[in-house]
Amino acid sequence: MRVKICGITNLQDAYDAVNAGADALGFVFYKNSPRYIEPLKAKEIIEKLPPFVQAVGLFVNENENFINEVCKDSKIQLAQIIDDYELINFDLLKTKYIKVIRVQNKKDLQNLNNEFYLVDAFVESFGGEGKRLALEWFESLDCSKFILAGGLTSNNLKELNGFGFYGVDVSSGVESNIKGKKDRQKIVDFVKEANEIK
Ligand SMILES: O=C(O)c1ccccc1NCC(=O)[C@H](O)[C@H](O)COP(=O)(O)O
Repeated sequence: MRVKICGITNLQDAYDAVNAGADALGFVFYKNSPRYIEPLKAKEIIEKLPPFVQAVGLFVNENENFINEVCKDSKIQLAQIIDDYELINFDLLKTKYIKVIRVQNKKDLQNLNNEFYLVDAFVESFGGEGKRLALEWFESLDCSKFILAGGLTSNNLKELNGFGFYGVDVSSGVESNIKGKKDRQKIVDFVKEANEIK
């Protein structure tokens, strides 16, 4: 089970996530988010990451030029893309990407292409709100290319046993009481529980 810790805004949280065993760290390039980070500040963190940890950049309804520029400036390795209006020409992206599906009902999970998706609960603010998805919507689906997000915590990860998700993603579930600042113990507990999912 791959684990992404999202909403990294400082080096200490990045190190805590890496030391706990996270596979990927998420950096939010959406200015309205309390977890927004300047690309050059993200770069300072990303340059200090050890090998085999992926830096993921989050983009909300941006164009290809903006995404390419920010990925270059920050050294992001994977762009996580919300493209509500389907305006992006993905062929023009210079960085590897993963699309986000913001799920409001079971129907949103049907007729998808054979590619990896980050599947998140629909929230007006676009993410990081701790809202969960109904797991029964995934019961008859092949989840092997889904990274599940939305309201996950170390206490509810056991519920994912048997679904076969590729990975999990968390932001508010490992935060302290300050948005944008993580809690080391919550990260440790989350990664440990994620590694126990069968
Ligand atoms: O986290 C944010 O502030 C954010 C803002 C705008 C777009 C996306 C954002 N986060 C996306 C993520 O991948 C979160 O990890 C995901 O929504 C899960 O969040 P949570 O329910 O808090 O674990």
